[in-house]
Amino acid sequence: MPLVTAAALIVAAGRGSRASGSGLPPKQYAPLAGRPVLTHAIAAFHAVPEIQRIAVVIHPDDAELYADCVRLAPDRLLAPVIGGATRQESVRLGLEALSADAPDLVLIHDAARPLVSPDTIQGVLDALRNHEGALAAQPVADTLKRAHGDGTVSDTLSRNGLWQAQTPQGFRFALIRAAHARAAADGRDDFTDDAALAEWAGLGVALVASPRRNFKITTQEDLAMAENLLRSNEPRLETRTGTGFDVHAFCEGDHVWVGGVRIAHDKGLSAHSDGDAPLHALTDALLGAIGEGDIGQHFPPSDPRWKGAASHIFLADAAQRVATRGGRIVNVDLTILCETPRIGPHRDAIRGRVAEILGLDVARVSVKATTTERLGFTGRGEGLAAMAAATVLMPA
Ligand SMILES: Nc1ccn([C@@H]2O[C@H](COP(=O)(O)OP(=O)(O)OP(=O)(O)O)[C@@H](O)[C@H]2O)c(=O)n1
Ligand SMILES: C[C@](O)(CO)[C@H](O)COP(=O)(O)O
Repeated sequence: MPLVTAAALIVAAGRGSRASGSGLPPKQYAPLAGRPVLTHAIAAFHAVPEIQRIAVVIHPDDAELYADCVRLAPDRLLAPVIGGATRQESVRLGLEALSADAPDLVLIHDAARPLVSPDTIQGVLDALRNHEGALAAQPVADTLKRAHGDGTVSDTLSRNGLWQAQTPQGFRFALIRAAHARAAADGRDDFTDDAALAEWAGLGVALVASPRRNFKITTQEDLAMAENLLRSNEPRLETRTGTGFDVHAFCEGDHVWVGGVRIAHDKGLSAHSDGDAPLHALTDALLGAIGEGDIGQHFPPSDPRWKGAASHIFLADAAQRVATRGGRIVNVDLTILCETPRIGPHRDAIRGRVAEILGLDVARVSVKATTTERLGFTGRGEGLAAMAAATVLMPA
């Protein structure tokens, strides 16, 4: 295929009256599996590299709702376009806005179809190599009845060759723009989709089989169905916790490593590695949470590779083990026990360093310190001890 430019036009200017309830936003802004319906649709197009630009048509009252949907706006998103009173009019206004820098192809999509897949989008794009227009659609699977006005059956229709139209519906941009402009000029405002308008204009339109899950959210029931579908794809996670404890004796030296931070001190810590007991305790807490033994098993003191090693290596390895198994660290909590050095002045630096090693927000890392009231080996200043707890979410 020669190099072509392709844009997506997502129409989101409807009022969603069939799905509305008092106090609810229009359906395209309703929350679905943690983010607005419209955000799902935008993300699907963003996942297709051939789509270079995405324009969204919105209702003039929805500017704030729209801004909330695109806080993490993908780079290919254009400024929103204000829509019209019907879907057809909203599409026409969107096409006019895109014509300032016209793409070769345009894929028109309902914001109300959040479960569209990048494969379906790609399928419609591919069909445009050989056709002026192409739409995602699904063969009719149920028997069709025509009804009398009183709700009784008049007759049964053949479903042979019948398809249900979905979106995206893709077209050569210049052709669909001209068709929409002509329909408006002729006073034709009754097209419920762009493929019907394209057929009226004499364009050849191909059907691209698309799954049932690309359904349009029309009612609250549809919204609940979409929520269930998305939630059922998520792995079930369970909470696991682990604890760790470590001690290192003081020896001659001029600094100690505590929680990944070098602290000047009148002693050092005796160890095969750098002796960072807090990081060792945290490593054990993570390994404990995922049932993968302890630090000594993975980094034996007998192994010369770990002589003088920086302990962030051990902690990062444990975090990687959590991630490799599909897990996520929720929070870690560290308690450091010593008379000296004083930990308070270094607490923020330690929190920051641990957060950095684990790739966590600093709010998920807690660092506490205490003396042992001059009791025991820490009280006598013979060594430094650390206790840690970690919580992780793991696939069940
Ligand atoms: N004036 C309009 C009407 C509809 N749409 C968009 O067209 C898509 C399909 O329309 P539909 O499901 O009929 O949405 P609504 O018109 O919002 O719903 P309702 O008819 O229940 O009010 C939706 O993404 C809707 O936001 C639009 O951009 N402009
Ligand atoms: C365009 C469309 O999604 C194709 O099925 C549909 O026609 C739009 O919804 P409406 O309820 O007809 O406005």
